[in-house]
Amino acid sequence: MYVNTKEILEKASKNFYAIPAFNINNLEFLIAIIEGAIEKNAPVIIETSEGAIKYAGNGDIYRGANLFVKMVREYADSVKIPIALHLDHGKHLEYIAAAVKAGYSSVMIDASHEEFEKNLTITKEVVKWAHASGVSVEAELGQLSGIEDNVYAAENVLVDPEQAKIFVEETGVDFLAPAIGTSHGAFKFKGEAKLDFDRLKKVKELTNIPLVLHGASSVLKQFVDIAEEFGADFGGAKGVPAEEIKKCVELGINKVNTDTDLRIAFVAGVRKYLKENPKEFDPRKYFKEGMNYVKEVVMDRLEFLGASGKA
Ligand SMILES: O=C(CO)COP(=O)(O)O
Ligand SMILES: O=C[C@H](O)COP(=O)(O)O
Ligand SMILES: [Zn+2]
Ligand SMILES: [Zn+2]
Repeated sequence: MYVNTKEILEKASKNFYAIPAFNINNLEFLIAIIEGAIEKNAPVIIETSEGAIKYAGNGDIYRGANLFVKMVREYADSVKIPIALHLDHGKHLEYIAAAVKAGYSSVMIDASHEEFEKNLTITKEVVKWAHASGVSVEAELGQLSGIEDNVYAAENVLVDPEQAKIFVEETGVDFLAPAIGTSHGAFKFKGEAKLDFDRLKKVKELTNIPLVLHGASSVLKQFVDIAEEFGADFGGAKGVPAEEIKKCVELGINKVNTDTDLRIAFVAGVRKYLKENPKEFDPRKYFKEGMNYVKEVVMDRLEFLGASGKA
């Protein structure tokens, strides 16, 4: 069932669980994610970045956005579980327009790199015309890049809860990504994971809408080890442990963005298969091994986020 993201996230918010949003760039990841979600009888959000849309359309973003809608709807229309398609980190209006026009369930306007007032103005505008097409909207406050250089984010790039309240009231945004100390990619923390739970709690109390955790991959040891055994070098990779994510869910996170964990699992499977089968060159065989690992990650997340059985 193809659904509006807002609808499934509001249900998650009321019932204190989170729905994972998995990034895809191709058909293989989509199949693995949907198979995992069906097996767990769970709602799931598929998301594509601007880069994914450009890649899928081989440069033509309207084609890319249309292809993703068609692929996802082909599955969604024929299965029972709720499936939403979301534009991740929309930073350019032409991508947001392409996604809305193609029929995405929701879009993210990420103007978090702008000053607060400008972020608010841009977000408000996007909300107005996305809502006119029945598409729900995510925005971001604070910046996620804080830990990218292995430096803990300075106070001012994490979300300000009072600003979040004003932002949500004035923009009418449907769900919000507050920066609380995570970052994208495989190298999130130098030492232990350090998230600002108090800040998250305040944002939820003051906004009372579904909240989104970006940069939420755990960088799972079992797949890093397999990938490295078969030639990868992910030295120093570190993610957010499942226990920390669960604490975030208790405090009001309802959408958990995951890309890196799927990428690592996939490449581990492909590397392993190719190394063990040096004569093989059929992509269906080596992709399948990656897809099996992706499905494992998907099912594990659906379970510990509490989405399992919530279809
Ligand atoms: O936030 C993300 C996509 O928006 C993905 O985060 P990870 O890099 O931690 O998987
Ligand atoms: O938030 C970023 C996602 O992991 C997507 O990354 P990407 O721009 O490389 O597709
Ligand atoms: Zn951002
Ligand atoms: Zn993100």
